[in-house]
Amino acid sequence: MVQGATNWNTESTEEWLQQYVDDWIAFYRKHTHEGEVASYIPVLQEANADHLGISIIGKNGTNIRSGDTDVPFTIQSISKVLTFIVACMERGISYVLDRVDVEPTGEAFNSIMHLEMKQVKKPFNPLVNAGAITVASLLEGKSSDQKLEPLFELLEKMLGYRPHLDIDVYESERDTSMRNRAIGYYLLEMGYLESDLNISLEAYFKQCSIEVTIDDLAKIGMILANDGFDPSTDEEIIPRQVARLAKALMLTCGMYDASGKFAAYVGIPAKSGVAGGIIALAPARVRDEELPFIDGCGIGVYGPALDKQGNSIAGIRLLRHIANKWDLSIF
Ligand SMILES: NC(=O)CC[C@H](N)C(=O)O
Repeated sequence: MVQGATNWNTESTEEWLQQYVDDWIAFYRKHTHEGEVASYIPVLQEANADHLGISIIGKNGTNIRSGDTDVPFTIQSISKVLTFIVACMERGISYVLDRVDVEPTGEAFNSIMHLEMKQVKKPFNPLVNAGAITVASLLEGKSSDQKLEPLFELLEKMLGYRPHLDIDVYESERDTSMRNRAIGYYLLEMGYLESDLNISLEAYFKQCSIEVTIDDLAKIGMILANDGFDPSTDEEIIPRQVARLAKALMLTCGMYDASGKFAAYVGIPAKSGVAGGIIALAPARVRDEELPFIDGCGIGVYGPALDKQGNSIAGIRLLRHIANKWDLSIF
């Protein structure tokens, strides 16, 4: 349960929080040995499987960081949340939802089987590969770079700098991604794509190869937790309705075929990527007790050793522990 009746929101308790999080990182780092780094994108195999880091940013700017905090990694599937947001901002929510559904699949993120077996009228959701490639096809622009420019502008607004592409990861995925090409051809056959298949795939591979840090993920999470407003400037960066939809999708589909368990045991919107990143967020809570990050927070986790579903194995356990200790669940 929640630790004591401490006033968590004062400066001195930041030191306690830091101590707790340092201990939890040390404990959960052992669990990295139970997972494996992704190898189907060859360059991702170079990651250090022992790494585990977390960054938590509160609405007032409080930042608790612990573990391997400075290792950059590619955003991978976490980008699917952001391109969905950009597509909704460019085309409108109903245009996008007419073309991609909002239902969890219960299947692996790169499953192709369910598309055919279930005779879907549109891909299940924007957070699995079929939906994300479709969303990439909806982005405005004639080239992959034009399609992704608004994503980079959005990232620059949120992060205060323009992240760059990891070209090695991009080329590694582009040259080996037979399954994503198979999914793409199926989408093309079904008439789901709004622009050229190769350009859509190129945009998808590039969006997955954007390099970020856990601080970046925590910052984006904080803005989503705050319904699209940046609390440091009170500027609306993402329309509230779009931010809400993105969070609903993260909660129901963000952890692939482990999304139900994550919602049940952790209870906060999150999205993982195969490089080992997880973005998570807790909205403001209404309670009488004092709790850490009562006004909400964004969380970035990095731990490249993955479980069978492709989620950071130690990262999930760490998040579950923190969510339970600090009562972050939205339920
Ligand atoms: N789960 C993921 O992060 C998947 C993203 C990866 N680029 C892929 O399409 O296979």
